[in-house]
Amino acid sequence: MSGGGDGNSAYGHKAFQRSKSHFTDRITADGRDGRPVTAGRYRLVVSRACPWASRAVISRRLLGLEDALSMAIADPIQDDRSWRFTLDPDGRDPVLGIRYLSEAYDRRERDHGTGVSVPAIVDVPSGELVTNDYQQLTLDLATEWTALHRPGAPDLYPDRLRDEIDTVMADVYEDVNNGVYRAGFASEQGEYEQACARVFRRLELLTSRLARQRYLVGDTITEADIRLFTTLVRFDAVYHGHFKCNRWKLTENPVLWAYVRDLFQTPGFGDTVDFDHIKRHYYRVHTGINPTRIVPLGPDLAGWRASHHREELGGRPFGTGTPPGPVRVDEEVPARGRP
Ligand SMILES: N[C@@H](CCC(=O)N[C@@H](CS)C(=O)NCC(=O)O)C(=O)O
Repeated sequence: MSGGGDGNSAYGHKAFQRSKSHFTDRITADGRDGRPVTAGRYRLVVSRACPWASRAVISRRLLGLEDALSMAIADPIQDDRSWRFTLDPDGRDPVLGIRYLSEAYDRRERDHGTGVSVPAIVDVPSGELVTNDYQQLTLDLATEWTALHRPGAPDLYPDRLRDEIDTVMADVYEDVNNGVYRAGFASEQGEYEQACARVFRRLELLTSRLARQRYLVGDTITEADIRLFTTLVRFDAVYHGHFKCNRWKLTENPVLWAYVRDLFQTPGFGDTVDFDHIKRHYYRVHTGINPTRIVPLGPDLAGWRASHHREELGGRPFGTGTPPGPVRVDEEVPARGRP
């Protein structure tokens, strides 16, 4: 259990390799994979600890898909059968009726021979896994689920900006989203140093970009911001210490710290973040890195609510749209996970 999708390479001698998503059926407006977008048919399974799953949690909120696509939240601590629903009554997901996410994988394909990972979408009537393709999943929520978006939902992947968004996201993925894992799971000094240097080189380039503009691409929130946010929000809490990405803390970089606070305070971002799940997952699950499984008390979260002044750069978070409404009561992050 690596939390990185590939337990063996995480602790072995080979460089960290992220495993490819195995199930890649797409849920589309025209149903070309036999999976048409339908309200109430699918269930999104996430862990609030996981940065890849958190992208989907944020997109679903921003797009107002909560009623159309229900959500199951797994326990942040996997056991040897992986993600489990121990936060729910009787340890079963109330909609799917299963105790482990692996049961949906098994229903889809016995002996699937792949690691179980979140985010995942499960077809509720059959109980089968549809997709765990975390890269495509959020793009499809933005572009294929439009008929079910709330009025005023933002366009998170606008046609005219896609080339630029894709380029920015590719660099962010390689050096930042996955870069912190490469540093954290390195088993040789040189491999760690190279990965860590790349993380900070890219963060410095992003700093220059974000010193001039409020958002990564264009003047509104896009998929690119969601993907950078999910790594940055974990940075000081886990990547700085646990993954040894410690050249500086995010709070020591005025531009990135203000950028991430701006997003955190935007409805749909910070209200999905559970620092308790994040910290307990990383520090307790990765026993190769943290054998005592002690979860640190810090960092102090008080600063997340401080003013950021990023509105002075212009930009409109939702373009011509509007922010999402309040979080559903049954999906509120418990107080112990919030700043
Ligand atoms: N599906 C992707 C990305 C998603 C991913 O890595 N999710 C992590 C959690 S952050 C996961 O579920 N890992 C499997 C595990 O820890 O058991 C992969 O396998 O690389």
